[in-house]
Amino acid sequence: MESNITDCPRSRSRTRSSQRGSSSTTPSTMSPSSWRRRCAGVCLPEYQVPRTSGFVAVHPGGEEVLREQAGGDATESFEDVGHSTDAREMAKDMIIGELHPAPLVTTLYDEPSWWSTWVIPALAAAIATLLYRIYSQESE
Ligand code: HEM
Repeated sequence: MESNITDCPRSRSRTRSSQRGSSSTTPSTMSPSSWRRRCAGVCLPEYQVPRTSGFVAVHPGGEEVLREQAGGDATESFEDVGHSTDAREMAKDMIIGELHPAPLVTTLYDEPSWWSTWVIPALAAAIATLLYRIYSQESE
């Protein structure tokens, strides 16, 4: 699943410098690959991205499992482990932004229907012929 990650803390400085003079706090949007290079993070249910840096060293399940998930969607792994309610509460406090699924792109092939291809032009031609005949009979 291709996604965009908003509100990465390390990307904020870049956003602000590009909006010099503006007080806007609009989060920047980054591709997953650039986010992966800049931030250490784990995505949790509902596409939330907690700040794990600092926590990774003290994670009871070990540092490695978190590093492996950094920058990706760790929802499944998080659920598979069966984390306690306490762990879920802890994760909520680490949220720094949201991971949005990329908009679905749907390509619709607009196949011309049988009606618009044949029936409508045929009816139009028949009506035109009829009107022409009526008109030419009247003028004789
Ligand atoms: C910010 C996200 C996370 C938080 C706050 C967190 C927190 C915790 C906590 C508090 C525990 C102790 C057991 C419990 O209370 O459930 C734990 C255990 C564990 N966690 Fe995480 N965790 C996070 C993400 C992950 C992820 C993404 C994985 C897997 C890839 C993972 C794998 C484990 C494992 C294997 C254990 C050990 C379970 C056991 O020994 O029974 N954790 N975690």
